[in-house]
Amino acid sequence: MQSTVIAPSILSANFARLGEEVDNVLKAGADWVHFDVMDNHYVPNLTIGPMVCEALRKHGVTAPIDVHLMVEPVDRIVPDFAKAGASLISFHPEASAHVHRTVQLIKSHGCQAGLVLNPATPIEVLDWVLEDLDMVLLMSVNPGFGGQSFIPSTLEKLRRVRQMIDRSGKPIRLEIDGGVKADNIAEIAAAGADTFVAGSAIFNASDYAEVIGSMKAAVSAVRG
Ligand SMILES: O=C(CO)[C@H](O)[C@H](O)COP(=O)(O)O
Ligand SMILES: [Fe+2]
Repeated sequence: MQSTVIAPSILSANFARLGEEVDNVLKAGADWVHFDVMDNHYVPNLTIGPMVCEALRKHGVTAPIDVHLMVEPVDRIVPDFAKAGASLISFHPEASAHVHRTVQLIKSHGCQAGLVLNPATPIEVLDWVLEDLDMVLLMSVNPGFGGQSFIPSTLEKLRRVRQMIDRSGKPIRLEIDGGVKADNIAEIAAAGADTFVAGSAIFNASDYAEVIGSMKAAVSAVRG
């Protein structure tokens, strides 16, 4: 079983104090940094790129940086993120002409590779590539914005992808992203997720350690 990971999405951080915000969530018990890259083309929003990832590394962040690319086309930005210090790079199949090739491209640059499924993307997209992946990321909101509500049908999707991963016998992470809160994280963990992105629930809280601690307690009650 994969260890539990809490990955705060810096989309909801105060960008004017980004280094300090990342230091504070890591000090508060976060495991990874979730880094949302939006291009105002694949999704209707525009955020941050490799220079900001590199700046976090130069600032002293050593935790894994989990880059979620909402960018089309995806391939040409992959080497830049690897060079900037990304640990994992995940992308949407709709944004790649050749999904298997993009997975190999990410790995050839020394990063772990993840595939991201939107709420309406069928899980069959995993059929011929699952065993090449380090992580499957299920979106529980439509990508583009933080602060949206968790789409309940994602729970059944999590259960089905959990079965696919277990059947593969490979150490593939199952990440969930969108609308994750302290009060729904237990049912999300019970459905099979091991890696939890939370943006607004963490960064909008006054006490990061308290919310991350309650998320971890709720998950460990389910996963052990
Ligand atoms: O990829 C994303 C949106 O496209 C974000 O990671 C996600 O929405 C996190 O924010 P919140 O926890 O507030 O829903
Ligand atoms: Fe994300």
